[in-house]
Amino acid sequence: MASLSFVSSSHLTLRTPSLNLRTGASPRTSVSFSVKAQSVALSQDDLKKLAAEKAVEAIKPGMVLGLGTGSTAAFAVDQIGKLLSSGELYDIVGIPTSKRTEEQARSLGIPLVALDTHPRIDLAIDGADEVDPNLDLVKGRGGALLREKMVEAVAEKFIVVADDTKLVKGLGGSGLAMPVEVVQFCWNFNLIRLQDLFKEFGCDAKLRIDGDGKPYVTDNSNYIIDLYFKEPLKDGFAAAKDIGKFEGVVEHGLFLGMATSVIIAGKNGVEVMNK
Ligand SMILES: O=C[C@H](O)[C@H](O)[C@H](O)COP(=O)(O)O
Repeated sequence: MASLSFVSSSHLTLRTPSLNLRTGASPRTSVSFSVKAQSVALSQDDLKKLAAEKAVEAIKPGMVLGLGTGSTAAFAVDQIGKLLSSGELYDIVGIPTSKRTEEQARSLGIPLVALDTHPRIDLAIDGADEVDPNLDLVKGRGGALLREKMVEAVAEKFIVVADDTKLVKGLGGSGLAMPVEVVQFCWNFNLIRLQDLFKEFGCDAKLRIDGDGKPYVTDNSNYIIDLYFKEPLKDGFAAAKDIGKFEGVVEHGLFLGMATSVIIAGKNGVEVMNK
């Protein structure tokens, strides 16, 4: 069994990575690690970092990487930068999923390429807003859903990293936003159509507003309509299909059947769930 040692509450070191394999009745395999030093309280950032750094262990020299966006993915990008500068990792290139991640990766000296020249990705690592028991996801509360989906859809392996607050029984079940990226033209027309589409789930649709009180504009110059559900969606695939029928909808935050593994860090350790 692996153990974790805590140098400080913000610095965690994983030791002896021998795995305790248990196969559940669900179609996935779970591998769990236990935490030894229970006396140290882990912050949510500690947990995000722990999950992100575990995912980075899967990176091999020569890989084309999808670099995710958000506070959890940022820990993975940081770790990649550190390993590159120490020489422990080499010969990799990354495709960032947002301008933010691009900036971070450049500042860390991570070589960047584009999907145009590298249409196949070996491994993408990214966070998520919701993870359901089938490893289907809601993503995009950070506004990066379109580029994330383009990159992660062509990744041979897509590892999701998150703390355990992201686990839900059904997508839309957190009560937080499920984003839909729409063109600016007649955005309110699409807001009303989306709200009506999900009436039976008590959907409230809102245009996302930025810190200055103006509509939030994505990296692709679009707006985001956030959908808030009173109850989880019954069928994410049907929902995705219906949303996709609306002209002017560019992308939505349902990432279905895409994750190959999810690494969840919680107070009791790190769990790796594989498809
Ligand atoms: O647009 C943002 C992305 O989908 C993020 O990966 C997602 O919102 C999770 O972000 P965080 O790791 O900050 O919770």
